[in-house]
Amino acid sequence: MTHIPGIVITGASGRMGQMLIRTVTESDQARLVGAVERAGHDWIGRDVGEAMGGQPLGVTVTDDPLEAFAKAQAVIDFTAPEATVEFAGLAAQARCVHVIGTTGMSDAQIAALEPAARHSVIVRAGNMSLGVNLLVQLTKKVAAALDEDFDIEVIEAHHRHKVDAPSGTALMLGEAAAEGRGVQLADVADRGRDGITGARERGHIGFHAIRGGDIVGEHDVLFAAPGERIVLRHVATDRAIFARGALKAALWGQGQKPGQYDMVDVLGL
Ligand SMILES: NC(=O)c1ccc[n+]([C@@H]2O[C@H](COP(=O)([O-])OP(=O)(O)OC[C@H]3O[C@@H](n4cnc5c(N)ncnc54)[C@H](O)[C@@H]3O)[C@@H](O)[C@H]2O)c1
Ligand SMILES: O=C(O)C1=N[C@H](C(=O)O)CCC1
Repeated sequence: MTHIPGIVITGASGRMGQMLIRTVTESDQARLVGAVERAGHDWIGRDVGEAMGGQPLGVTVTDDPLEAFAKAQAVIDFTAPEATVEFAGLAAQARCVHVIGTTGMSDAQIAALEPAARHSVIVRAGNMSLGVNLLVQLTKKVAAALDEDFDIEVIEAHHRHKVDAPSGTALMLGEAAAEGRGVQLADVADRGRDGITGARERGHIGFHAIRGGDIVGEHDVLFAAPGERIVLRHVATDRAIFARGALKAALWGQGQKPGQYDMVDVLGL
């Protein structure tokens, strides 16, 4: 009997799915026990290592998530919002830790995770990297230290395939800035200005999204006042940083009480 947690990767063929499979198989702290893709995907029924163009890994890609989760201690899920809500219920049934990297979830989809979190550990973050989670803390501190003479703008850039905006990370940074200022983000967010918008409103937090090429992920938090500017910046150059964070969360979640957590809990920031 091994105590090394078994991990299932959902969205196995995706950009993050493949990075997660490499990260888990290279780790001596976890075992890859399942790989899930959507029904009809051409990887279903194939060995996931071979489907990735490498050596067999002894794990067959399945479109039956519950069957895969039943053999695992954790599910790492970077897929799409509707899929993630479904996986939360199934991971709770299987008593697996559910690590959620999926972004673009609506408030209703986030609320739909709560019943699952009564039975299982959910770790969810729009960005699993150490650097961004530190930047979130710094953003909160800087926003708390400055008054509304400093206009706050969050500028993000990602690859051309990204489907949601603002990015999950940009929203984390915006929430941190709003919390530092003691306001609700929903009351002050200006998303992507266009046309005759009128002058900038004092105290608002702006969001701007660039999409192009293969940009892995870049985020600036700009604090601009008359006469000076502060820019807090994170640049990701390798998706491995997200996968390493997600694996850390899956291991940290073993033995925690059911509930919802984030990377600040995992990293102890
Ligand atoms: N939190 C983070 O640190 C972080 C980092 C990178 C990406 N992301 C997010 O992760 C998500 C995926 O990003 P990506 O670039 O890998 O996208 P991608 O499109 O390359 O991969 C998504 C995969 O999910 C699969 N999928 C969709 N529905 C499914 C279902 N019902 N069952 C099984 N598989 C299903 C797709 O077939 C695809 O292979 C996005 O929301 C992205 O924003 C988060
Ligand atoms: O590639 C993506 O998609 C990314 N999504 C996350 C986000 O929305 O912030 C993290 C960075 C990469």
